[in-house]
Amino acid sequence: MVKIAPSILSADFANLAQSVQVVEKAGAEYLHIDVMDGHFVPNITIGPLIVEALRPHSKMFFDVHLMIEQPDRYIADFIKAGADLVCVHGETCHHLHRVVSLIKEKGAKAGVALNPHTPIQLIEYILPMLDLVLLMTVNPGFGGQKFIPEVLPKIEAVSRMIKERGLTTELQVDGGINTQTASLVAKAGANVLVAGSAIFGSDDPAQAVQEIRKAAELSQ
Ligand SMILES: O=C(CO)[C@H](O)[C@H](O)COP(=O)(O)O
Ligand SMILES: [Co+2]
Repeated sequence: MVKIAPSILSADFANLAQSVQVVEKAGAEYLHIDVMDGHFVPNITIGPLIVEALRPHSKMFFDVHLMIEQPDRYIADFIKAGADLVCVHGETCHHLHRVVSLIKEKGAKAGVALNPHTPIQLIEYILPMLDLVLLMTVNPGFGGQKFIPEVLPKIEAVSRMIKERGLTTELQVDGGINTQTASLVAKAGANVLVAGSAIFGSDDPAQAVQEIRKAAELSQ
């Protein structure tokens, strides 16, 4: 079963609650919230206040993707604001085990994201602690970028690692996902597909959610 996670990065920020309700009604399971700090990535986006403001408007699973330095400083705030899952970048944590433990202690599910070039060995020994691994299929920082196909064998490798160990860890991909690339990543083993511009940049975001799901499921 594939889960669809629309990224609000490409939504209408002046009408966020309405945009979220459209994709929720269309059956999207996760709401992907991209947090950028202007340090780890060049862009600046949203903070816990927006998560808190959106929370009463949706029952979706809030998946918060932290593209920030020193994420441990903000984990509690995002969870208090309504994050169901907090995903930190492995590249930003000197003490990844400690940061993942903190997310769980504060009551949320924990994910680790890896940039396209980052070796999967970074998560090898903490994999059993993780609820989700996020493999970036673009270099983080902006929506609307082109999918990096070199990540496909990496998706296969992490999927294999999860299966061989009998784990239930979800495997998420993020960046450049549309109906074409959805088939490729689902075939490689991804089960949570983030899509921003392909959904919110489309004339019919609800239909885009359904089409991406269909493309992914047909390829499995
Ligand atoms: O984390 C991200 C960028 O760093 C976004 O989630 C991602 O880029 C989604 O946008 P699109 O589907 O348009 O590529
Ligand atoms: Co993201």
